This record gives sequence, structure tokens and C-alpha cells, in this order.
Amino acid sequence: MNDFIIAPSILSADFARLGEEVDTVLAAGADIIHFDVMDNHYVPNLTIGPMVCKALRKHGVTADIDVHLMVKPVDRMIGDFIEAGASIITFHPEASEHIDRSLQMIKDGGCKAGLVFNPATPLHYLKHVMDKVDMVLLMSVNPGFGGQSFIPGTLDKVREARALIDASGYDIRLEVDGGVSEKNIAEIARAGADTFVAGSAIFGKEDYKAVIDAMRKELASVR
Ligand SMILES: O=C(CO)[C@H](O)[C@H](O)COP(=O)(O)O
Ligand SMILES: [Co+2]
Repeated sequence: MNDFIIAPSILSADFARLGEEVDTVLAAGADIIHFDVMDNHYVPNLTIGPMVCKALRKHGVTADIDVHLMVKPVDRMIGDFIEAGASIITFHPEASEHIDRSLQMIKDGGCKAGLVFNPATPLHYLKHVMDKVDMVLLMSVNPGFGGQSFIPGTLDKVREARALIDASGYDIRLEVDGGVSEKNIAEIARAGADTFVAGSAIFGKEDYKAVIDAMRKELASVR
């Protein structure tokens, strides 16, 4: 895997042509696919579930699928996504009654596990579970919709999370999700992120490769 990972969010893809959209964005240089699951309960929107993940695998997608669960309760979706071919499953700690148990269920299913932090959710949920976390996902918008503007205060939180991860000694990726584009990706990387979700910035343009190339060029100036 590359040092920096670009993870297009299919939330902004054309759902009527989803398999083709995923193939196109991977051929354009994306590393993994970010898969947003919304339940109209934890967040005020409704998207896609495990059947769609399974359909992408059946379609032939072999890239990692990074499942971002915006659902409450969390646990009864975990097994379905493991079975559907998810690679990474992240969830919001305040949506789980038993954070350690939810993380362990994901790990036991052979997937990488992660916690997602909304803009106002404190990082202290990480403290006792660092050994079970493969990914920390910081939301740089409030969850529920694509196409929102990056909240600038996220940069301080990225620095804080980077310091916690480095001090832990564990191999944990730091992902940022919401309002990421070729304009701000270098600044987010300089703050300490290594994995970048971008939905509308990529799928909102005609030429996905041009956007991903522009992002890589920006990232090359960072490390
Ligand atoms: O989790 C999400 C929203 O809750 C999406 O991953 C995120 O919003 C990506 O979309 P964009 O890059 O357009 O902001
Ligand atoms: Co997301």
C-alpha cells in the first residue's frame, strides 16, 4: 500500500452505475473504496447496506472496502458486513453500547477495525482500546451528507490524534473524512493524516484521474 491512501467515497458516485463507477475510480488511481452506511437514525440520511458491498465483490472489486458505519446500534451490522466482504469497518463510539466488544467482533471476523470521531466527539474514547484499533477516522464535517465544507478546527484534532497514535506505538492509520479536496489535502497531511476520504471532490468531476493525480501531486510535496 502507498504511504498516503486516497479513499473515494462512493456516496457521491452514480448509484445507478455503481460497479462501473468503482472500477473507473480504481483505474484512475484510488487505493481503496470508502463505503458510507447511513441508517436514518444515527444520521439523518439513508444509504446502502451489506448487500451492496457483496454486490461490489461479486462484480469483481478486489480493492479494500472501507466501511464507515453511521448506524445505531452498531453490532448487528458488523457480522453482515464481514460476510459481505468488508476489509475495514469503522463505527462511531457513541453509537455502540460496548465499544471494546464491537471492535473485537470486527477483529474476530478478520477485518480491520476503527473508531470514527465527529467534529465534537472527544478522542478520549481511544484511551483503553488503542490495541484493537487499526484506523482512527476523524470527521471533518458532521456526518450524514456529502458535499459539505471542511471544518478548519479538524486540523488541530488531526495533530492531537497523530500525537496519540505515535505515542501508542501501534500501527494505526489516521483518516480524515469530509470536505477533502486537492485544495486542502496537503494541509491535512501536514497535520498528520495519512488516509483521505473524498467524495464530491472526485465524483463531482468528469475526470477522476485528473483529481486523484492532483491530490497525489499535493501529497508529494508533504513527505
Ligand atoms: O461520511 C461521510 C458523510 O457522513 C462521507 O464519507 C463524506 O461526507 C464524503 O463526502 P465529501 O468528500 O463530499 O465531503
Ligand atoms: Co464516510
